[in-house]
This record gives sequence, structure tokens and C-alpha cells, in this order.
Amino acid sequence: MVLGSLSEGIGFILLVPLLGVLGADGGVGSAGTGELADASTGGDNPLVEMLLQALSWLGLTPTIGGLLLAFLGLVGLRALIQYSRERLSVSLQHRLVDRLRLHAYAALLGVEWRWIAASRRADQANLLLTDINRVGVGLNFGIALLATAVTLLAYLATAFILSWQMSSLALASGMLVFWLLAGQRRQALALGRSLGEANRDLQGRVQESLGGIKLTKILGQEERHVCQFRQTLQRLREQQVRFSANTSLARALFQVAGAALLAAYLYLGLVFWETPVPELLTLVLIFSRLIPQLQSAQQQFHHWLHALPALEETERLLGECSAAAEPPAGPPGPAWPVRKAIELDAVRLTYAERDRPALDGVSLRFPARTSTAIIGTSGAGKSTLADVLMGLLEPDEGHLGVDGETVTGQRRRAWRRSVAYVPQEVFLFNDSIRANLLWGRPDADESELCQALQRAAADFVFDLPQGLETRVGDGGVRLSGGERQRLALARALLKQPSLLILDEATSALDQENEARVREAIEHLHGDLTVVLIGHRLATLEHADQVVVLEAGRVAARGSWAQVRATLPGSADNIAHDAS
Ligand SMILES: Nc1ncnc2c1ncn2[C@@H]1O[C@H](COP(=O)(O)OP(=O)(O)OP(=O)(O)O)[C@@H](O)[C@H]1O
Repeated sequence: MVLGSLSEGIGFILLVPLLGVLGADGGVGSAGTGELADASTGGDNPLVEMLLQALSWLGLTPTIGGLLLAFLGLVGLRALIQYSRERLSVSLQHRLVDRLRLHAYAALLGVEWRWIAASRRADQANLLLTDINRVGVGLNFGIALLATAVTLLAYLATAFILSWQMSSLALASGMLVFWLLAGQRRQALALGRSLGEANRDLQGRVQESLGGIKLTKILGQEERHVCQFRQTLQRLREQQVRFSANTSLARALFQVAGAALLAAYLYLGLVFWETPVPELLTLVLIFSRLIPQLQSAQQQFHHWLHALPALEETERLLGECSAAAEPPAGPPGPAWPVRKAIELDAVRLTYAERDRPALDGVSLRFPARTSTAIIGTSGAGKSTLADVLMGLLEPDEGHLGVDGETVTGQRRRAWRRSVAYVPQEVFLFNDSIRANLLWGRPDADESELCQALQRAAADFVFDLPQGLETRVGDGGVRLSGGERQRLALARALLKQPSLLILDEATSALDQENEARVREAIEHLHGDLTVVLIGHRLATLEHADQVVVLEAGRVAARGSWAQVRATLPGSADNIAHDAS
């Protein structure tokens, strides 16, 4: 950067003797040889003298041809340096973007579930896809600004050596123009903020409308979505157009101010200070380069300020992620077997911005290798209980324990490796059935995959033309709800968990398949601990223990017969609702 600016400064100083030849001697110095007449070439400027001496020391005769060659060489050197700087800057930008993206992605995955559940997915997607990219672009402008600033310094230093009066005037005027454009810069910052909001809106809109596209079609609301999308796009476009107008206006103001300054310098130099023509022409040349440089600096600063809100937003979200980060996972260890029981001891948990606790002093015991059914009205706290049981949520009070060991901090992540969970809304990756199953256990072989499918009553896979290689589509859209649930159960079983939680996981099954899955679950009896949430009556009757939750509290507990006796009528109603 410094070398490039130096070459530029020296190059312009070399123009002084050249212009001296043309201006003062009216042509070449020594006829025929192209050598310069010594006194007139450098004027009385010590720096020019020094440069000429350095050239002759290098064995180069200060001829017009020699000086022009040296000038060309310096311009070439500067072009090479600029080319390398730009390449370096772009590669730095991409490396920063990739590293920041990876860091943010890992940070988002490592954050507490409570934070994830409370935050907006669109903001996280916007961080990863748009904001971090803007940070990279901002960095590129920042580096360019630094390079321009160094070049500007070199220009100024050269100009000061040639004529300190004009240089001071130029510097003062440049600072004045810069100060006058402060409003434009404030606007660039504000527009950068609004662009961030518009991007987040767009991200949210796209995610929501594509996620709910089926509902949109059923409700016949396509036009409404298009209209909302158009409004969001319009808002985004407005921000971009306003920023572009703001940048163009700043550039135009600079151009006018630059031309006015140049005219003023010429006038003052010629009429008042009687500056020698070669120096004046060099100064004109320098200033005609100085003004575009100042203009570039202003534009780069503008773009940097416009990208700054993205950096602030990235910092804010990463700060939140690090404040809400789960303790580190620790090295992967062996499966965590349950020998005696999983226990909840006086667990209390309240979600943010909620007055009422979702779980209020829940104490339960899940003996190893038995099944427990949890039922309760909607909002009673069943899913929250499941999240605590699998170590996803840390209770505010009380604790989760396995065989007497408290599962907290780092141990929560270790425990989760031994837990499998099948929710009502199954998630499948847009990949083959095989790839989806292998998420359960990456090293499972063919016979283990087949066995898991059999156990989960998912043998429909073998009748598909492409079998395990069948692609399931976005979220498994190419399969029926029941097929998705059975695949998710097969994936859970492949994990060979110590605790299997089925959260309304057979809701989409017909009676025949539900009976087959129930049979599969019954076969698991004695192998692993099973927790069934909100299941059908037939399942409840076979569970070793039934727990009824009411408003976050345990209302009844025992065998299905005991629970019915404790809560006559209401237990039946709840079970009926779940069916
Ligand atoms: N992420 C969350 N943020 C704030 N409140 C929540 C959150 N998740 C659940 N709740 C609240 O906690 C309470 C318990 O919810 P939970 O989902 O555990 O109930 P549930 O018994 O599983 O209900 P359902 O049978 O309808 O799924 C409810 O009042 C619910 O509104």
C-alpha cells in the first residue's frame, strides 16, 4: 500500500523536470541527445534535484526518454501493486465471510434451545446469508479506504514539497468538502440500518410463504402473498435506490466542488503567487488526481458506513448466541445407559415473557426399561416436560437426574446423545430414505437399516420402486404423514437410545399401522425406557405408568386404572381427546 503510494508520488515528481523541458526550454535540452538542461529541469526544488541525482547514480542519464521510461515503470509498478491489493482484498473478504459464516452457524447450533425457541428463524437466516455478506463487502471498502488514505497522504506529501501554499489550501478545502458531506454520511448509515430491516423482512416473508404454501393454496390466498411480497420487495428496492441516489449526490457534489477548487488554485497560482509553469502544471496534475482520490475516499467511507449496521447486527446476534450458549459438548463418549431410573425432582420452568410456569414443581420417576404415558389437556406442559427429559431445556428450579447423577451443564449434551425423539411434526431432510435413516446412526449397515424399518412398521419402503434410495422431497413431502412418522421412528430406533420419547408420534397413523407401531413399542419393553406423550387409549392401557399433567403440575400418577380412579371422568376425557 505504502510502496504503491510512494511510486505514485515519485512518478508525479518526475513530471516536473519533464514539464520543465517542455515549458521552460521550449523543447528538448541538448539538441539531438534528448538530455535535459540541468538548471531548468528541476527548478530549485530539492526533491526533484535528489531524484535526478539518484537517477544519475543508477547510471541513468536524465534524458526525456529515460524520465518517461522511469515514469512508465513507476506507473506499471503502481498498477501491479493495485492489482495485487485488489486480489488480496477480495480473497480476504471471502475468507472473512466464510469464517464468520461458519462461526455464526456453529454458534447458532450451539445455543440453548430456550433462546432458539424464542428467536426468529428469519433473523438467523438473514444473519448467515445477507448480513455477514454485507460485512465482507464493508471490509472490502474499508481496506480500499485505507489504501486510498495512504495514497492521499503520498499525494499530499508530494504536493507539500512542491508548493506548501497550494497544498495547504487544497487540504483545507478538501476537509471543508468532507465536512459538508457529513449529512450524506449520516444518511448512508441510516439507510444501511433500514436495508437490514428490509432484508430481514424479505427473508421472513420468503420463509413463511414457502413454508405455508399448502395452506396458502388451500385458503386461496396466493394473491395476498404476492401482494405482501411485492410490498416487501418495494421497500427493499426503495432502500437500495435511496442509497444509490445518496451516493450519486455525494459524488456529484464532490465533482463540482473539486472543479471549483481546481479553477481557484489555477487562478491563485497564476495571478497572485506567480508559481512557475512546470510546478503549476504538476500541481494541476496532482490535484486533478487528488480530487478523484478524495472522492473515492468519500465513496468508500459511504459504503463502509452503509455496511456498518450489518456488522453491528452480526455482533449483536453473535453476542446473544454466546450469552445463551450451551456448555461445550465434550468428547463423544459411550452411550449413557439407564440402570435404575430417570428422575425429575421438583422441576419448575417458566418461559420468557410468561407469568405462569409451564412446569410447576414436577417430580416424577421413570424406572429403567419401562414405559410411561403422559397425558393432559392442551398447554398442560407435556412437550415442555419432554424437552426437559431429553436435556434440551434446563429447568429454572429442580433438576433432571439419571441413576442419581444430576444432568446439567455439559452432561446435558452427553445425555442427549442417548435420547431419541419422535415428534408429531416429523422432520425429514430432502434426501433419500437411506440418508435420512443414517442421521440416526451414520455407520449403520444394510441389515441394521432393514431391521429398524421392520421394527418401526416401515416396511412400505421395500415396496417402493427405488427402495431405500427413494427421495422424500422437502421435509418428506413425497411421503404420507404416517409413512413419515414410521421413518422417523425407524431413525430413532437406529440410534439405539436409552430413552425414547414419542410426542404424539402416532397421530398420523391409521388403526392398523398404529397397532403395528404399538406392537413395536411393546417389543421395546425391557430394552429401553419409553415415554409416550398424548397417546391413544390402547397405548395408555399398556403403559407401565400413566401421568396426568394439569397446568404444569402432576394431577395423577400410576397405572391407567389407578389414574382413572383418581380422576374419574376427566382422565377418560383427556385420553379420549388424545385418540
Ligand atoms: N417457546 C415458548 N415460549 C413461551 N411459552 C411457551 C413456549 N412453548 C410453550 N409455551 C407455553 O407453555 C405452556 C406449556 O406448553 P406445552 O407445549 O408444553 O404444552 P402441551 O401440553 O405440550 O400442549 P399441546 O398438547 O397443545 O402440545 C403453554 O402455556 C404454552 O403456551
